[in-house]
Amino acid sequence: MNSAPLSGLYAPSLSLLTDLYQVTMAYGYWRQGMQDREAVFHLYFRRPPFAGGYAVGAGLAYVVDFLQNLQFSEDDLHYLGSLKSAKGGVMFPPEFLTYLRELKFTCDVDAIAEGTVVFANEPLIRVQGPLLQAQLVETALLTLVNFQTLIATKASRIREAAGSDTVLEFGLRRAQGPDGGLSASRAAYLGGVDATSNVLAGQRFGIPVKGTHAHSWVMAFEQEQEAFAAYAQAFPDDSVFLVDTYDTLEGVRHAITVARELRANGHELSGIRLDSGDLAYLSREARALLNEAGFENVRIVASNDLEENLITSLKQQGAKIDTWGIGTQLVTAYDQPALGGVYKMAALRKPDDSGWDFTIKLSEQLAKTSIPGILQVRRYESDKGQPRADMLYNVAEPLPEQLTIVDPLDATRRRPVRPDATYRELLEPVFRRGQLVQQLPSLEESRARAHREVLSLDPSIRRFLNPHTYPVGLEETLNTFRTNLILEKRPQRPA
Ligand SMILES: Nc1ncnc2c1ncn2[C@@H]1O[C@H](COP(=O)(O)OP(=O)(O)OP(=O)(O)O)[C@@H](O)[C@H]1O
Ligand SMILES: O=P(O)(O)OC[C@H]1O[C@H](OP(=O)(O)OP(=O)(O)O)[C@H](O)[C@@H]1O
Ligand SMILES: O=C(O)c1cccnc1
Ligand SMILES: [Mg+2]
Repeated sequence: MNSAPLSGLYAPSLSLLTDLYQVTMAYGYWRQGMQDREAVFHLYFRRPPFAGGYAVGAGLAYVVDFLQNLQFSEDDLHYLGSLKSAKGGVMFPPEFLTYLRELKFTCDVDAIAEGTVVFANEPLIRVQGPLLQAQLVETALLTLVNFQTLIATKASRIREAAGSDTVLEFGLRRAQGPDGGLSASRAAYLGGVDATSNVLAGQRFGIPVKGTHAHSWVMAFEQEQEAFAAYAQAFPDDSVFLVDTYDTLEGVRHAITVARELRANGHELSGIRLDSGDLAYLSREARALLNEAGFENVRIVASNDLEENLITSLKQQGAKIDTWGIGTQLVTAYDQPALGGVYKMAALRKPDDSGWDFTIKLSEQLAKTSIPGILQVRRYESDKGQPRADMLYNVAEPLPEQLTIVDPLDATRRRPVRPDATYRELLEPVFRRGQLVQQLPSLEESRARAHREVLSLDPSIRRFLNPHTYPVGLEETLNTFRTNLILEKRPQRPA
């Protein structure tokens, strides 16, 4: 069910899901005879979203699906052949289109499993292979990983606020278009919600589907109580009544009347839903009315522009809400509409094949200067499996005996690594020479991983307000190499 998540949503081939400049560069490399120069790229973000302390990686299943099906169809080639240059000639000559027709994806791909907790500057995906191919996939990989990582992270924050309460995702109507909705439902489930109202996401991904009813249901009947009774007739064991169409507490009384009728017939009302007004006050009042009437097990669902901070506040106010329905703010990633993931070249084989040139993109800000090398992420953990620090290192160079993790923004901040420290390597082989070499985990497994990993983080890193920064550094020799490379590339202007 997790396989081929993209099929049917778009054109039969997604190979043109890219920016034009990837194709123009591909043509340029091909003309220069550089298409097969081996290159290494890393996909990473520079800051966790929502001013938070971490992100939950997501989207890899889509990436695998995309790469496995990367092949230009005749329609794709026809379209590329129809593009014109400024003077009216073809942009891409037929010989290049023939090359694209035969192009097969042959790169190695290493990636961090979906559901893993990730931090700034860590490669979530490493692509190594022919320059033309490794470059060509940039845009698709970014669009697939950036959005789902953003939504999975938002969902994990909502889960954090909700604790063990049930969380339902109601976002499809407010999502950024059909795939915005579908991939948000997937990522939200991965990040920790319990179910979705999105039926297509249920069918495609096996996510449990759940829901209540709309105000229009109540408006379609003469009286609210009649509406509840009619719904109960259709779903005697699965009814959640929306009680706020006219007057919330009056609505609760009508729900109780119908709940009594259900009970008399051997059924139990599942819940009521509050969708407006003061949710703390109304949920307490509703709980009291339900309990007084002997309906302690009827759940109280709340919805209405909720997000993690409101949930936290409502809990502090003593709200009696046990199920949270979250739509708009979850699937639109309020209030950070995009994750700023980037894809940067970090190594290129020397033209004479005598070794690697490690490449760097400079920036005025050190934080934006890229990290050269063929990187692996090593996560050091306590005996109890709590992450302590992550170290990025270059697998193409030997590691020194004594490892030291250096903060790339401040080389005086360093952590020597104990020789017996336990760790895991986060990037795992996914493709070798274009062939999938890993059985991808199911969505359920990735969701369980996300849950486990987020809980293993220290609460200081999970908190919403000014979270503690988790230490991610460079292995000392890599940091020194990078510093020297910056000095070498940056013009030294006399004062
Ligand atoms: N006790 C509370 N503390 C803080 N925020 C609350 C509380 N109760 C509800 N809210 C939030 O305040 C906002 C109120 O929304 P709004 O001003 O649109 O009123 P409303 O109750 O939705 O009215 P209506 O839907 O009838 O127009 C919502 O985001 C809701 O989740
Ligand atoms: O508030 P969200 O987190 O997006 O949750 C989904 C919302 O969608 C539904 O109504 P809709 O917003 O369509 O209409 P309403 O606001 O008038 O209830 C539902 O009643 C929620 O209010
Ligand atoms: O089932 C629900 O209650 C629901 C579904 C979508 C949006 N709002 C609410
Ligand atoms: Mg609304």
